[in-house]
Amino acid sequence: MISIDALCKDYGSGPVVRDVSLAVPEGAFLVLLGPSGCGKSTMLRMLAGLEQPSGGTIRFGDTLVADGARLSLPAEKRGAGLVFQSYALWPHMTVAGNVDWPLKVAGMAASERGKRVSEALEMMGIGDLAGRYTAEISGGQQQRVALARMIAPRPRVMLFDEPLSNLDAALRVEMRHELARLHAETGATSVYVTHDQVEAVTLASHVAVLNRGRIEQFSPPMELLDHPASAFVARFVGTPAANLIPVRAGAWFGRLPDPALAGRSGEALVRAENLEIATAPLRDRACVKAQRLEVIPMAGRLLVTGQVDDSLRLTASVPRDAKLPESFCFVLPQHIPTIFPQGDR
Ligand SMILES: Nc1ncnc2c1ncn2[C@@H]1O[C@H](COP(=O)(O)OP(=O)(O)OP(=O)(O)O)[C@@H](O)[C@H]1O
Repeated sequence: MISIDALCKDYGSGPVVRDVSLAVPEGAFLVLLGPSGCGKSTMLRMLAGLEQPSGGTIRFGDTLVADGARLSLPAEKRGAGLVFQSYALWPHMTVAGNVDWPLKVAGMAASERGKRVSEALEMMGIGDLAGRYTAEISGGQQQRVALARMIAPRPRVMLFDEPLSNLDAALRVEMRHELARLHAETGATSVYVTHDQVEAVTLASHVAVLNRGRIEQFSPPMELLDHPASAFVARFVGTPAANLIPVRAGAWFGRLPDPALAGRSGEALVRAENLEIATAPLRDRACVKAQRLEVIPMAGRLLVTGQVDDSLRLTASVPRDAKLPESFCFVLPQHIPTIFPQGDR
């Protein structure tokens, strides 16, 4: 439904989106995931028609909506609705007035508008707030109004730019469920920008992980966890983040030879659950000494982070009753790990 081909953006001081191509079917929930500054908002703004690409094309279905510097259809001609991090509501209008306004501007008849406004407010569970001013309602309610305003024109593409980042943790979980429901009920295709991997894996049907304007990996969310395509993805996705341990010529840290490393060099992906700890080195296993930094109870286990050397911290997931002296050893896994090329960040 959305297809992006060789999309580029340069604001004048170097490329911020570089040669991005991807396609998702009708009804998909695409999440653009990446750290601050990786270009995800710029991508979304190009999808919305708020920013002109420097090169490449965007299609919604069969419609070419952007083509390099030659063409960029405005948002209302794309059938796209947008919700920002700041809700951008009009404080001097009521809740119903806010939802009605874009319909009015689009020239819709008053009777149809009334129907659409009620439908959108009901869908967001805020029908009883219709007559209130937006300054008189809570942040979570304002977010619902912003969503109602977006869905009232029945867009075929819904675009979200970090819509939950202004909400507290509990409300964020509640609104995440609401967004999933909204997406399912409207049947629209959604594109959602976030740096929060939990939002990405819970909402998405497809995730594009962006790093410095390029796609690092484009896949279903579970695939990011099961088969990260690069050390960058492995570091960015997963709780706790995976450990990436330097190996050289088949030796952990270049000094602990291990046949499981098959003579290779690079960064070995070792998940917290595959790292054990011991109070002293074990004779028959590769071990590395560490100083205890932090212990976090999580889901019935302990996440133990230790400092191995100046630049490396590792995290292991261990049973709750594990012994944890100040100084201990991480026991490295015996299976063959995934090894990424060195410097692949
Ligand atoms: N209007 C603009 N003019 C010039 N540079 C811009 C403009 N908008 C964004 N940039 C730059 O483009 C790069 C990507 O910004 P963008 O907002 O797309 O990233 P992001 O991944 O959404 O980051 P964040 O999560 O912090 O919003 C940044 O280096 C930013 O400074």
